[in-house]
Amino acid sequence: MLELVKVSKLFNPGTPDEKVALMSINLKFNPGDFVTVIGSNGAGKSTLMNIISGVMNPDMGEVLMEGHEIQQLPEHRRSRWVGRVFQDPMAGTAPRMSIEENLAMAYMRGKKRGLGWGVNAAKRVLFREQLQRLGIGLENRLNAKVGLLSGGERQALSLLMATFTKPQILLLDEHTAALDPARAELITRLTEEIVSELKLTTLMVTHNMEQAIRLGNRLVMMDKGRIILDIPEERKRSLTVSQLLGEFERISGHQLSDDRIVLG
Ligand SMILES: Nc1ncnc2c1ncn2[C@@H]1O[C@H](COP(=O)(O)OP(=O)(O)OP(=O)(O)O)[C@@H](O)[C@H]1O
Repeated sequence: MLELVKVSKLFNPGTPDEKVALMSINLKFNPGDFVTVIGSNGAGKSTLMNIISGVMNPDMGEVLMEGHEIQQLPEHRRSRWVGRVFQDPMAGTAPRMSIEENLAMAYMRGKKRGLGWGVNAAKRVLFREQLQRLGIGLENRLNAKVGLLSGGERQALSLLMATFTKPQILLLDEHTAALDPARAELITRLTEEIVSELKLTTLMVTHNMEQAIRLGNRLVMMDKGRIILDIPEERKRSLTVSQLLGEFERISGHQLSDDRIVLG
């Protein structure tokens, strides 16, 4: 399982622009944990995801996967363990390639090259089956270019691609924030279904307080590069949005300043 031990990240050290993004973060996942993350602007939420996925390395501390240090491994060497869906529906898929070519790429993630990138009949059956589960008709559009899909369709495809090879950790980076309410709800529902069916360990950053409470079994609050509260399932279940904001204020000493906050 994934564990972060005393992870710190500083940007522009020793300059007037010095920024503490993460300050000695400890975070241990239990198998199947679905952790939602909220925090002020600049709290370090994206940096946390970037460090887990290998987009950047920490200055100090360890990222452990099944007890092995992986903090120095580049992003492509972690892709077998880490699935990620971004806020931007344009990220995470190759727009000029077809749905089936995108899925073939996701299917090969972490596997040795030379096993065949092509789409054969057997793979096509598998892709169709998987797409069917999304319930939005993409299984009939295998040859459609992904760039032509709507934002919601692309996010559904990104979600499927990110989870195709059952990653050890699924990172959801405000993945419904750019969608209209109906599509955001669809992607949220698909997320819950896929995560629970595959029993994925998941970390989701969200600006939607109601969603942060409703989804998952743990809620982590971040402020100024630190985890200030880690709320377990039993407490989270009975929490209201105003209690959550009150807790944040009590611990941090200031209001949650999030310019994209959605209360629910
Ligand atoms: N590449 C970078 N270079 C310099 N500073 C950075 C860089 N990336 C992040 N920071 C700074 O590190 C801190 C943490 O940023 P981060 O993006 O992780 O926060 P966040 O919680 O995701 O914020 P938001 O909710 O506003 O997206 C901020 O002060 C930010 O300005």
